[in-house]
Amino acid sequence: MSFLNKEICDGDNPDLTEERRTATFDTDRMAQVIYGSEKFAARRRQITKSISRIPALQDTKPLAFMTREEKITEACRELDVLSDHWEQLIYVNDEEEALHLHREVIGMEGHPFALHETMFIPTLVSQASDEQQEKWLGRARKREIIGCYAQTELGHGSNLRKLETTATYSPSTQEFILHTPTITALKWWPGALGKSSNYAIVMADLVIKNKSYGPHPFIVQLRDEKTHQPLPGITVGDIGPKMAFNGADNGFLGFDHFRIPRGNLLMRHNRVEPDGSYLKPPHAKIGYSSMVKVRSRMAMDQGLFMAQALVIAVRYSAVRRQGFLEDKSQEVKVLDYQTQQHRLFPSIARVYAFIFCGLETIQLYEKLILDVNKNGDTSGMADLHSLTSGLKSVVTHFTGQGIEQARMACGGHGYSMASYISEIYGVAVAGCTYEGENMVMLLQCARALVKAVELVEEGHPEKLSPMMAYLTKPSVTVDLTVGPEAYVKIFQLIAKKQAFKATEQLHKFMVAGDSRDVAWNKSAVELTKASRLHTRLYILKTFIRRVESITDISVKAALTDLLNLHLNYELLDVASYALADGIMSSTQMDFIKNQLYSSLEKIRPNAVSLMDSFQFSDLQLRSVLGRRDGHVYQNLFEWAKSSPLNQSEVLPSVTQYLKPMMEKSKL
Ligand SMILES: CCCCCCCCC/C=C/C(=O)SCCNC(=O)CCNC(=O)[C@H](O)C(C)(C)COP(=O)(O)OP(=O)(O)OC[C@H]1O[C@@H](n2cnc3c(N)ncnc32)[C@H](O)[C@@H]1OP(=O)(O)O
Ligand SMILES: Cc1cc2nc3c(=O)[nH]c(=O)nc-3n(C[C@H](O)[C@H](O)[C@H](O)COP(=O)(O)OP(=O)(O)OC[C@H]3O[C@@H](n4cnc5c(N)ncnc54)[C@H](O)[C@@H]3O)c2cc1C
Repeated sequence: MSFLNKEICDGDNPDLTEERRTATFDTDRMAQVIYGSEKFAARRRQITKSISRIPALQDTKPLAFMTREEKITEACRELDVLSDHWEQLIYVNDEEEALHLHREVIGMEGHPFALHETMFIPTLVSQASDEQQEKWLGRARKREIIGCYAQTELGHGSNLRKLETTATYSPSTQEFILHTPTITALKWWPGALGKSSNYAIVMADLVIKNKSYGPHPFIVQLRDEKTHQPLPGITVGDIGPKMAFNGADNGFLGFDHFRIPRGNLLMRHNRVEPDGSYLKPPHAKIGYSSMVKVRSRMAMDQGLFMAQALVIAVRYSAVRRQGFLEDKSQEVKVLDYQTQQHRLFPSIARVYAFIFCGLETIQLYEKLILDVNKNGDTSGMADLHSLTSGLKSVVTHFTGQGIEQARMACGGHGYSMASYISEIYGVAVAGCTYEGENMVMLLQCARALVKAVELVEEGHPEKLSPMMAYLTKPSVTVDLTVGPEAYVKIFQLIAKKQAFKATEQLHKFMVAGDSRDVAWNKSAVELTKASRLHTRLYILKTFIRRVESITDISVKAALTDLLNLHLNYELLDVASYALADGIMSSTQMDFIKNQLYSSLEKIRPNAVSLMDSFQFSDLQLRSVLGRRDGHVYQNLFEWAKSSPLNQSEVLPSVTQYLKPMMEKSKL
């Protein structure tokens, strides 16, 4: 059976059209699986169509040819046009639709509302009391004010307990005095802080009567609402250009005894009374919830970043012809090479796997916030923290690798900004650092793992959360031909062994006299390995669960091929653990390799449509190489001709320097 991909156009590159015609599933149906529902997938398409009809929402020129200032101005122009069409384009308070709108119209290089939507509003939702929400949330949602999230300092990002910005309570005036005591206490990095925001959530050490209560969130007005000038006592600015993400004005911020009212401490979960008495929150880390929110989104966001790079690389690989196989009369599509498939298809599988995890963790966070806000139930916090800590680290790492492979898969043209892959890479790998440096977060995940192993060792397996239950599974001999469950069993054994080994090592150092912290550091590499395996097991299981739940037969069949590739690729990737521990034999390894190669062949006819299913518009992709029409050579030539360097035949640099230099050399 073949499905006509609905958007096949007569004028498209015939090589791509051929790929689209041979797909074995309907890309609209696949989009429903990717985006979690038929309704949202359809809304996305509708929004994309509406955007295409508004000329003012198209880029005025390629972002690659813009300076940083031009990028920021362009993003603001587009935001302004968007605000005129907001209600016509999306349902007003729908976060997913708003994200899609921004991703498509403004793209990934950052914009003044990026942190407003991802952290400022979510912090008000999770941390502000009803009264405080009344005061600020409505204004924020209507975009009367622009906010950001100012936590990281020049001297500290990971170790929040050592943040130096202080918020000292003054009972006589009922104010907090915000102060930056040293240069290292300057807030540094917050997105949209430098030039755009006029408000910020500031994380500062709450000090009452000389006692420190640790980091707490405050809402702080930074700039005059009319003039946008910084308020007296505030030093604020942009931190300069970055590896990518240069449409964002990441900033610095300092306070000189800057006073804010008592009511600006966000008080849903804790309070400071007028006399300075402190009511503590129901969970010590509840003030960290905005980070958990972003981490819970990262599997989805990173999956979409990698998907963009793969759409570009797979489409290009289907039109790029180089070299021969059997038929010497026509060069082959490079996508037909096994090495090209092996470079790209495992990442396609990971994209789907990450997105399925993201759909789950986004929901888990929403449930957690409801539980906490409505019922004061914080019991889900620890599990979600350890899960999202591991997930953000594993997903960002593999996304970076996958995007870089996608770039190389495009040969020379991948290195050109025309492919846009370098920008996607630069933006995606920021995720290895932001919302918790990956090693630091893997070690957070390891804390939960070690605790779970200790429970098993102490004879209390019944206390394990469902995610940790595999730590009690006995060793078994597994027949891999049985299917996905067999792979899960092997993976469980590998992950379990590593968690026990790392814990054993930790205990060994402690028994030898090291403090837990020192022993922890001596075992840290082994602990991070355990966290990665634990997280990859979760990803694998989520992928299986999701594929099992699909009802459309042809979509399910295509995803089953992808799942099989994922299972074999993942197991092969961790085979050294399995071989070392005798969990797998070399015969089983050979079986896995053969399965992997045959999965590549099965996926080959669907590769383009598996990526088309993400339904990224050309506007969102911003890639000359990856455009839907596949006319790469014409498109590249037009793009190069439009380069600012080509607007005159002889550059001033030539007249001013090279010509005189050459003339001098003649003398
Ligand atoms: C256009 C494109 C758009 C894209 C838009 C992209 C926007 C990007 C914006 C980026 C924004 C940012 O980066 S904002 C800044 C982000 N910063 C970070 O993520 C900082 C990372 N650091 C931290 O989170 C913390 O410091 C951490 C490492 C967890 C350590 O904290 P502490 O020292 O306070 O805690 P510890 O002593 O280690 O742990 C004590 C216990 O608390 C638990 N614990 C710690 N955090 C917890 C939490 N959140 N929820 C529950 N429990 C938690 C631990 O598991 C321990 O449990 P037990 O083991 O049971 O004791
Ligand atoms: C693009 C981008 C956007 C950002 N946006 C924001 C924002 O909007 N708001 C905001 O507040 N911040 C923001 N940040 C800051 C970001 O959250 C921090 O940079 C991040 O949390 C890492 O902290 P750090 O820079 O202090 O790294 P460090 O902790 O100094 O890391 C340096 C090295 O030390 C290692 N290390 C540190 N601690 C440990 C440990 N305990 N055990 C083992 N190894 C350790 C790390 O693994 C790493 O290799 C942003 C950063 C970037 C890059």
